[in-house]
Amino acid sequence: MAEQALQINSLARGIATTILQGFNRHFDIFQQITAGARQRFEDADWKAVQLASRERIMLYDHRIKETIALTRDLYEIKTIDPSLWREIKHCYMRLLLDHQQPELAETFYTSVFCRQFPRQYYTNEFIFVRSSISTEYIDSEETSYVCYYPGTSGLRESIISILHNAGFVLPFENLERDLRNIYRAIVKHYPGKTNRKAQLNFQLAVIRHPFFRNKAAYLVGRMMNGREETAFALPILNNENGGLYIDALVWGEKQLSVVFSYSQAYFMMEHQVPSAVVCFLQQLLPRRDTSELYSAIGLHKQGKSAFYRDFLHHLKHSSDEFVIAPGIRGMVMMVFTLPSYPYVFKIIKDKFAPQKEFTRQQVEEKYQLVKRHDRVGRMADMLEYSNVALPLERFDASLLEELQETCASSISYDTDNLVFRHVYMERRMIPLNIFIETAADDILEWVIEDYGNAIKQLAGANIFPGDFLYKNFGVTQQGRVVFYDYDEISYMTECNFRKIPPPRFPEDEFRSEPWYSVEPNDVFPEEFGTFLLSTPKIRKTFLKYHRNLLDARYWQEKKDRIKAGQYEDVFPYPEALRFKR
Ligand SMILES: Nc1ncnc2c1ncn2[C@@H]1O[C@H](COP(=O)(O)OP(=O)(O)OP(=O)(O)O)[C@@H](O)[C@H]1O
Repeated sequence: MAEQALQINSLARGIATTILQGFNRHFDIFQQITAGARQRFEDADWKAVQLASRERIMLYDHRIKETIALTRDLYEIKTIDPSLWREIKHCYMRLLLDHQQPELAETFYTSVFCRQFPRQYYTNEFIFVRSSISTEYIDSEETSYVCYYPGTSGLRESIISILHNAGFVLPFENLERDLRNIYRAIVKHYPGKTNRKAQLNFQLAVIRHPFFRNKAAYLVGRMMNGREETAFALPILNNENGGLYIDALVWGEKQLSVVFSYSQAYFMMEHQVPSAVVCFLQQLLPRRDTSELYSAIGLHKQGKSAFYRDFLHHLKHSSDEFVIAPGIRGMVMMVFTLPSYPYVFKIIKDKFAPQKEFTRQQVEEKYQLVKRHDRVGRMADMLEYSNVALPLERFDASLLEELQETCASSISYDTDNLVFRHVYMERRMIPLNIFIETAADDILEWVIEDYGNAIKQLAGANIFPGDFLYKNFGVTQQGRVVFYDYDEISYMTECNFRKIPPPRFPEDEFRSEPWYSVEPNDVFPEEFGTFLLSTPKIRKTFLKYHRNLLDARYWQEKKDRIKAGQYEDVFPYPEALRFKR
C-alpha cells in the first residue's frame, strides 16, 4: 500500500514538473517575443510588429498541445485517474511556491487539464477554479515601477530620468521641445501652483518598461500631488528618420482608459512579474478589471481565466435572468446578456439566414482573425469559451425557447445547467442603431462622425467590415464607436472597389438586376448611401465628415497604400492632445 502511494506520488511529481516546464518554456518564448518590441519600434519595422503580435497570440495553444503530447508520451496517460490528478495538482501547487508567475502557471495547468478531460472534473479539486497562491508582493530583481521626485530634482530632470530609464537607444529629435510641451501640458492641470515648488509635492511613479503597441511606445504612470493622484501616459513615436519624439500627454483615468481599451491590440510590455504590473495598472484604472488588464499586456489567457472567475462569482451574488440582448436579432449569432453584468454572450446559430452564404467554420475563422489582427481601438476583443455551464433557472423563458430553436446543436442539459458547446463573450455596448434613435442633435453629429472615423481607421488597418449597418456597431462606455459583427469582414486587399458604370440605356436604371457584371469581391461604395443615410439629419452629418466613404477612389487609394506597405497612424487619444512639432 505504502509502496503504491509512493509510486503515485513520484508519478504525480513527474507530471506536475513536466507541465510546469511546459509553462516555463511558454513564458520564456513569450518574453523573448515581447523583448523584441523595443528593437522593432526603433527600427520602425511595422510589418515585424504585426507578425510578432500575431505569433505571440498563437503561442499559448501550441505550448498546451505540446505539453499534453509530452505528458502522454512520457507517462502514458490516456484516461483520467482522479486520485492521481488530485495528487498532481498538489505537487504543482508546491512547485509554485517561489514562482514569479504563479497565477499564469495555474491557468496553464488548468488549460492542460481541461483540454484532456471531461467537464465533470472541472472543480477546484482538479483545476484552479480559484487561485491557490497570492501574487501580492512577489519579488523580482527589478521593481515594476520607479518613483521620481520633481519636488527635489525638478520636473524637467524627473522627466529626463524617466525617458533615460526607459532605455531607448535612438535619440529624441528635439528633447527640449518635448520637455517644454510636457511641462506646459502638466501646468494646465495645476493652475497657479507650478511656480511655487512647495505647493507641488509631486511624486511620479512610472512603470519601468515602455508599453509597445503598433507604431508607439507608451510610458505609463501616475502623478501624485498631495492627496491628488492622476494617471498619465506619454506616447512616444518614431519619426522614421532616426529620432523619437513625445506625441502627447495622456492625462487622467478617462483618457488612459481608451489607451487600454479592449478594442485595442495587446501591448508588448516586458516584465518578469506581470501580476505586479497589473496591480499597478489597476490603481490607475480602477474601472478596468484584472481580466482586461492581463489581456491588455498580452496575457489574454490569464484575462480569460480572471474573467471567468469574476463571472461565476457575480452569478452567485446576483439573481437576475439572462435575456435576449436588446437590438435587432442576428442572422448568424444568438446574442444574450445578463443585465447586471456588462457583457454579452454570443452563440453561433445552427442555420444562418439565406443571404449569409458561409459556414460555421468560416464564422469562427473570422472571429479568430479579429483576435489576431490589430483592432485599432475599433473592434471589440472577445473571449472564447468551450463547454460553459450556466444555471438553467437563470434563463428567461423566451430566451430559452429561442436558444432551443436556433442553437440546438450548441446546447445540452446537465442536471440544473445549460451547457454551451461554444460561446463568445464580449463587452456590452449600446448598439448604434438604438443609440441613434434617442440621440440629441449634437450627440448624433458626434456619433456619426465617430462612426465614419471607425470605418476609416478599420480600413487603414486593412479591415473591410463588409456590413456597415448601424446595428453592427456599438457605443462603448468611453463614448467610442466600435464594430462587433465580424462574420462578413474581409481584408481590404481582397476587395475590388469599383465605381458603378454609367447606364447604357435610360431603362438600365429601372432594371431589378444590375446592367454590369459583378464579381464576388466587388464593392460599390456609392451604394453605401442607400442604407446608411436613412434620415436627413444623419445624411447631412455623414456627408459633412465622410462624403469620401461613398467614393470608390477613396477606398482604392487606401487599399493601394496598404499594398505598398504603408501603415496608417491611429492614435488612441484625441487629436487635440497631440503636441505641435
Ligand atoms: N457587444 C455587444 N453589445 C451589445 N449588444 C450586442 C453586442 N454584440 C451584439 N449585440 C446585439 O446582438 C445583435 C446581433 O449581434 P451580431 O451583429 O454580432 O450578430 P450577427 O448574427 O453576426 O448579425 P448580422 O445578422 O448582422 O450578421 C446586434 O445587432 C446587437 O443588437
